[in-house]
Amino acid sequence: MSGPRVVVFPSVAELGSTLAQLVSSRAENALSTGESFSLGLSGGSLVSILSKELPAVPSLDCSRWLIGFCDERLVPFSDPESTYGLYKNQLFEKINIPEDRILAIDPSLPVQECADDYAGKLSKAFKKEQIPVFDMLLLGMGPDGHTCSLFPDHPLLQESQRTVAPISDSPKPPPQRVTMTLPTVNAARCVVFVSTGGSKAPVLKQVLEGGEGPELPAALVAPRQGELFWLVDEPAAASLTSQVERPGPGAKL
Ligand SMILES: O=C1O[C@H](COP(=O)(O)O)[C@@H](O)[C@H](O)[C@H]1O
Repeated sequence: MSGPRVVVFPSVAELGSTLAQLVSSRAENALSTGESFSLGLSGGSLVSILSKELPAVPSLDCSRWLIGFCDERLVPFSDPESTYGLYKNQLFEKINIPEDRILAIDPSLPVQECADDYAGKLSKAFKKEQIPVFDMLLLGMGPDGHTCSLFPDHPLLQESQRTVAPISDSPKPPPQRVTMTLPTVNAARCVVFVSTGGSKAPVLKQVLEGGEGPELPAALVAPRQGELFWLVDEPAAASLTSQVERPGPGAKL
């Protein structure tokens, strides 16, 4: 893998529109040679950015998409903290993804069983592969440098065997979650971080340009054979001194 492509947008709306185009173009590529397009979704600020712009892509056909979750909070789907619940209300109903093509956790299970159950769903869906190889993962990053539910200094950063793991001591509420591990994230064909707002500026600089202290979880994302994009807005990019791209309006990545 070469270095990440860091792409800076003047507004969240322009970022969102390019993100939607990128997802749709990678879906077309995957479906031109394969049976499905597998897309892993994260929660947090990504939900509204994607849900606003993806349905606006003309002639979007999601009938052969397979949706998974990079991480999920262990709460009922009706809880406002549920990532699945948010996407169901804001996105899935607008883009007609068949229910049986959405791989979600079962929040009624205890956290360890929930992670095992979700790992089993991924393993069944990606049956030819030892590890799930998603066509595309969309990730966020918290102001502490966490991504998925992989938090700084947490033992889960060392996980090398499991594809999915439970976490019961998430420093960001809710405490119980299920997350893809780094081996699964780094097996993906394309990973796209979306990070917006000035609160992300210091950590974005540390992740992309280095600094003192242990490596942050987001800095450990380096797809072995895939592409890595960082789509950020101007406030998030404010402290960067390394080279970035600033595409013109409507440009495609
Ligand atoms: O808790 C979480 O936070 C991260 C980052 O969210 P953001 O709102 O700062 O973008 C998110 O990617 C992850 O899926 C979520 O569970």
